[in-house]
Amino acid sequence: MTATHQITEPRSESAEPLLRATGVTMRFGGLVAVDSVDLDVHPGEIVGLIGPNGAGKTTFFNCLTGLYKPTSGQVLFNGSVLAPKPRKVVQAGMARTFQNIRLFANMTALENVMVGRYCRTTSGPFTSIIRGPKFRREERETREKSAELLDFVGLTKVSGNLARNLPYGDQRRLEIARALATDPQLLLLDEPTAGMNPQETRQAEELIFKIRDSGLAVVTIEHDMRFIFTLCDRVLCLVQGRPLVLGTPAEVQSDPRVIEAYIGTGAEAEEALQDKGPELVKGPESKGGHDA
Ligand SMILES: Nc1ncnc2c1ncn2[C@@H]1O[C@H](COP(=O)(O)OP(=O)(O)OP(=O)(O)O)[C@@H](O)[C@H]1O
Repeated sequence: MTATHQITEPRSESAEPLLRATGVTMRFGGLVAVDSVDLDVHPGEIVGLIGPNGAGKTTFFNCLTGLYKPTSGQVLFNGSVLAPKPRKVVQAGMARTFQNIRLFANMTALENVMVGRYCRTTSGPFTSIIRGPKFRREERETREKSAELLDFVGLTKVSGNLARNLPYGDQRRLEIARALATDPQLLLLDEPTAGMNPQETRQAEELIFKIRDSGLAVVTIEHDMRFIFTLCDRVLCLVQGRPLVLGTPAEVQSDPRVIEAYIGTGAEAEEALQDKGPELVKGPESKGGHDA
């Protein structure tokens, strides 16, 4: 990893955000899972979403991606409110991965990516059944584009392997390739390194930087603080559904409220601090230093 990953183009504060969430609130009966959360995401930016278990991160993601219609508040993507239908959201340019891997287990890696691409093809059922020239051309282009994406995420060698036989880290990368196949402007990743070993996590960082460098914006939920503070331009910390801090990694990781939200105060916190605190407080040793 080179330090170039840390250099992002200076962004004009007046530039329109790609995504604007305003006052997003989601209630489940009496429970307020997300409470008045604002977030702007600009093109080419990596934004991290952190918070203790149950803080509302996934629910907020689901509001952003149209899986849930917020009880109140608004989500604008490219200045428009999107219909709360996953297909419409994907076609508008937003793609996501899930906390629990959702691949087609009995399809090959290549076929999984091709499925993602079909939201950009136009052949109808009739053309597909008769396999007319338009269908054959789209099928060839879909296959080529999907192979390129497998190469981009480093999975060319396992292109013909069934998804269920891939190692865990490869399955996560395959999910990202499938999301990229939809040609998104914004990629949302829900715990992309969950279950990965340290080497796979470093590879995931590299991949996300590469995705950002290709012009996409990325929003990622993650519990691995080193990953978040290495990767992100800005970080939003939620606690009990409410926004606690939004700032640069340096601001967030040194904010006493964030430390308290994760490990509390008092004697128990002192003990926990010995265990996982240093990582939270210090973050990565250096922002460019994850090339091990
Ligand atoms: N569909 C649902 N119906 C009712 N309650 C829900 C639903 N989804 C989430 N919740 C509740 O909303 C709160 C926020 O959950 P959410 O999964 O968004 O948190 P999270 O920050 O993503 O947690 P984790 O880090 O553990 O994944 C929790 O109290 C959860 O039990």
